[in-house]
Amino acid sequence: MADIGHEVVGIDIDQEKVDSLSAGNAPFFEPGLSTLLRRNVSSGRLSFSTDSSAIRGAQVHFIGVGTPQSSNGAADLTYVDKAVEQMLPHLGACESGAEIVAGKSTVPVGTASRLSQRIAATGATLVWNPEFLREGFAVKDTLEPDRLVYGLPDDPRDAQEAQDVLDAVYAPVMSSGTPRLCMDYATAELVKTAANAFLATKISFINAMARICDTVKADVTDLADAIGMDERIGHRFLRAGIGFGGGCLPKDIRAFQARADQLGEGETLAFLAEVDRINDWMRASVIDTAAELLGDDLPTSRIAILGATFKPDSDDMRNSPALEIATDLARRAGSVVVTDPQAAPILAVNDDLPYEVTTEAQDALADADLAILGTEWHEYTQLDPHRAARLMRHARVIDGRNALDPQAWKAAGFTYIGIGRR
Ligand SMILES: NC(=O)C1=CN([C@@H]2O[C@H](COP(=O)(O)OP(=O)(O)OC[C@H]3O[C@@H](n4cnc5c(N)ncnc54)[C@H](O)[C@@H]3O)[C@@H](O)[C@H]2O)C=CC1
Ligand SMILES: O=C(O)[C@H]1O[C@H](OP(=O)(O)OP(=O)(O)OC[C@H]2O[C@@H](n3ccc(=O)[nH]c3=O)[C@H](O)[C@@H]2O)[C@H](O)[C@@H](O)[C@@H]1O
Repeated sequence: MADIGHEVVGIDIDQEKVDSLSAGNAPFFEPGLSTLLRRNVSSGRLSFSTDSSAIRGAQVHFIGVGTPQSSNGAADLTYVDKAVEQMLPHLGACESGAEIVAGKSTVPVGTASRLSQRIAATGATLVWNPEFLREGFAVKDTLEPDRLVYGLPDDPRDAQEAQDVLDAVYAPVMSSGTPRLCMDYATAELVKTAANAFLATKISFINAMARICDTVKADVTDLADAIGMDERIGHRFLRAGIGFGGGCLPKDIRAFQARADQLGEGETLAFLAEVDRINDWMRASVIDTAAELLGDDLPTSRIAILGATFKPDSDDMRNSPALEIATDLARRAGSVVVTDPQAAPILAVNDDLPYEVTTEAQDALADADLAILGTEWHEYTQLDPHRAARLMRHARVIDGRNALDPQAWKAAGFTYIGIGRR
């Protein structure tokens, strides 16, 4: 971003977001983003607008609008379709060479082919260029991605022109050796959904192993370390816990199943329903464990939930496992208090929550009968268990992310329960 010599205008229909971005303030928490944003806004190379005519004359138009889950599980393409309709009157005005529209949103296979026909008359060419960044690592993943994927049109001349334009955009990224893979539209769309389906499957696989470990009193963290040493398996995404959440993996595996159903391939992807079920089950089992641990005292007990976001280094609470657990337990326990370094101030503006909210872990732990680690923020994994024990009424902890040191917490007098952990 900072070192790429292009002029960029970002369009959003949300005036508040545009105002905030124009002032150099990211409307969400993402490490390292604000510095880059301010530098580029103040140099005049980056601006924001709600006016779609601001795209007129640009050579590359990226589409990154939301593709949320609709009520039947399928991806809702309303925003993508609307964005394209808003672009149409302004396409075809580029004077500096081939003009391209590059889709980055995660879409069901077949969408790019349909959209390419929609824009064909403007003379612009569509490319599908899926996005693989992780929240919390957005800057790093953008500047140093594992790979770039271009889904190109069938016409070889259009494909070559579009590839050259995108190569110029990504030149600084490619110069550090990032592989760039060219393929057809359908394959590029599938690369994205297959990647997220695989990641979700890996998490549910290790969570299923954690359940087996619980039953036979084995340890899933040792198991994951050992199987991960096989390079064919690898260590990453083998952290057992309360499962995956966020604005992407859950909706993307459902959208993939819905698309497979439409294609008559529902049975082929039936295993993704199991992946989803295991994921839900992890949340439910922590709720059951808390209820069992507190027994008859549950209705008078105070529970501290450490973390509200779906992962650390983000303020995103979409489909957050920690918050779902908090909301459910708030209905049954005496009181629940949620703490989160980034999300607490966002939650606190709502005075209709079933739980209390605080930014300070020590306030959450004070007089609690049970603490549940829901998000492995550094400040929680580094907590001193002796201090936590002094603050709490009863020293009990459920480590929903297997991120605490069981020996240290047990030594401080805690009843420690991990996920598939001894
Ligand atoms: N969040 C992530 O880390 C990643 C997201 N994706 C995909 O990228 C897409 C966007 O995801 P998020 O950023 O999480 O969604 P989001 O819902 O947080 O943001 C979408 C933005 O698009 C704006 N918008 C809606 N209609 C518009 C229009 N017609 N013109 C201009 N702006 C419009 C909205 O106001 C909103 O600010 C989704 O398809 C998602 O699956 C892909 C990789 C990573
Ligand atoms: O399509 C997307 O939007 C993005 O979705 C995920 O990125 P993200 O949702 O930001 O977060 P992840 O790091 O994948 O974590 C997702 C969830 O899985 C959980 N997780 C992750 C890893 C693990 O071992 N165990 C585990 O439970 C995390 O706590 C989190 O709730 C993918 O990792 C990105 O590559 C992709 O671009």
